[in-house]
Amino acid sequence: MQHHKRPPASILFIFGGSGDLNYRKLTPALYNLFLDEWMPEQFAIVGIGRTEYTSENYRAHLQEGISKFSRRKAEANGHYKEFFEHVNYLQLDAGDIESYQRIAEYVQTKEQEWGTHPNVIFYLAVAPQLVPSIAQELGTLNLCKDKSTTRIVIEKPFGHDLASAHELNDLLTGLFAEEQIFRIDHYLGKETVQNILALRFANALFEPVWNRHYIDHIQITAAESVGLEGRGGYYEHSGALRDMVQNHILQLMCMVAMEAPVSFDANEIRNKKVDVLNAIRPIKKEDVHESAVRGQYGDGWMKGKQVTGYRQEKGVDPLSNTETYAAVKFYVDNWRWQGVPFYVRTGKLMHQKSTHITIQFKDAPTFAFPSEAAESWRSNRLTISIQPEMDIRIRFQAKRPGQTMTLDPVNMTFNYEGSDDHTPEAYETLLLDVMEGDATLFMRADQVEAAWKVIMPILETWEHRSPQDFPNYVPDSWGPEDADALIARDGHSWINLPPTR
Ligand SMILES: NC(=O)C1=CN([C@@H]2O[C@H](COP(=O)(O)OP(=O)(O)OC[C@H]3O[C@@H](n4cnc5c(N)ncnc54)[C@H](OP(=O)(O)O)[C@@H]3O)[C@@H](O)[C@H]2O)C=CC1
Ligand SMILES: O=C1O[C@H](COP(=O)(O)O)[C@@H](O)[C@H](O)[C@H]1O
Repeated sequence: MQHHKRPPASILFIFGGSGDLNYRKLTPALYNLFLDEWMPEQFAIVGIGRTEYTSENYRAHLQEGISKFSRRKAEANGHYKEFFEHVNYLQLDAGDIESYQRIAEYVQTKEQEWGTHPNVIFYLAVAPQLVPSIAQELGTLNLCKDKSTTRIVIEKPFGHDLASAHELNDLLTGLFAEEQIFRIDHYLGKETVQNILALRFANALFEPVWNRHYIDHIQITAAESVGLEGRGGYYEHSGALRDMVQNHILQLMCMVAMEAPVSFDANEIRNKKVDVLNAIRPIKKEDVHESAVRGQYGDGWMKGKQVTGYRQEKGVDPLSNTETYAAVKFYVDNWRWQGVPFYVRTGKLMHQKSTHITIQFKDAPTFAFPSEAAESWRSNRLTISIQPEMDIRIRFQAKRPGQTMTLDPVNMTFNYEGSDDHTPEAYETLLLDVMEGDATLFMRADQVEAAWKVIMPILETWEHRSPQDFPNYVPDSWGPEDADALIARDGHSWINLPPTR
């Protein structure tokens, strides 16, 4: 039974319809939206690529992707046929200017068939070098002049550095209005990431202590246990800082550090986030070695399986200077956060997949208990686990039952109810938002550029430093020793979360 308002009639053109992202993420997400009755009453999905497919072959290919990657894959259901009636394939070379007319014709046909002017969404799931020319051609189509119904979705990476991101923004904003441009950062679509806003701004409990007076430091970890997964060609020109810190991690940091929005209007939220990025203290190039650590994994063993080193991966230079691990210490120079370090880290082939944020509170001002009562009284800690655990834990001291005053740290945990099967995937949320025209969870032009600005000094320093010590960490570890030293210099250590399940 449907209890919600569906988006208006929509056509989604997916450039890269024959590619990996569509196969693994986009179509499974659209299918789940369809099962949950979130797809519009009238919709069409058109995959675009050069590969030759009949409609049947194309649908069979995507059905295989759903059965492998949809959160609903275990469900026996009879809805494939209904769903795939809405799915078609347009064999088209994006470099062929004439072929764009076929897109306009397709829209006209649907308009007549449905008796309404639909949303027209262009999802660019293609390599970044194709984005400018496709955007250019789409921008000249008459139908893109309709700002309220035509949208363009740009996948990451958004630029390679500040200059190229700026150039891309210039091109896009010259062709489309800002409200038509949806720059994806899929972390913003994750349920647990959105919950950071709920935790902070729907409760009065945390705000009084959410500042430099009570918080000692903050840690953000996005550790991956996977390696390159066949994406060596891309990753070799990216590295951990571009791939994870510039976008996902800085966005998490914004959500933790931003001021309270006065409304949930897309621009209000994005204004508050960009304020954080603009307040991050610039790291001088000569200080990069004190604030940032990079790593690259060598060969070794991962959970009992032998794995090759990064430099032996397909598409990677045997003397590669690309980092597969990055840790950075940031400061946010504003009244709320002055003096509070934000330690962030990410890496491939780490010991455990774990994305979490830890707010470490300051010690109680004085300890009235006998000194033997507790091993350590630095206990108050709030942990927001993004994945694979999806919970919020508050750690505090409690008395151990018995005749002596002995204190132990205990956790109070909120766990998302139910199994992962019921939690929408990030791409489901984001695709639905695009159909609804809600850009809150998407990156605005100035946000992307502000984030690049933050990491440019580190990128430029690392690019010019020879990787003499690479590889410097083994698979199945927590990264290079220098990263431990980075945080130990301030008297702290990285917090690795034991799984709760
Ligand atoms: N895969 C993933 O998990 C993720 C991907 N991304 C981003 O998504 C984008 C796509 O990645 P991915 O799907 O992995 O890449 P793939 O290489 O798998 O797909 C590329 C797609 O581009 C199409 N294409 C290439 N040239 C042309 C052309 N001249 N005309 C029309 N279509 C063309 C290809 O179709 P054909 O060969 O049939 O022409 C194919 O469908 C990239 O920007 C990537 O960084 C972001 C996050 C995760
Ligand atoms: O954007 C990217 O994200 C993935 C990690 O995403 P997650 O949802 O699995 O946490 C990362 O593996 C990839 O290298 C990067 O491009």
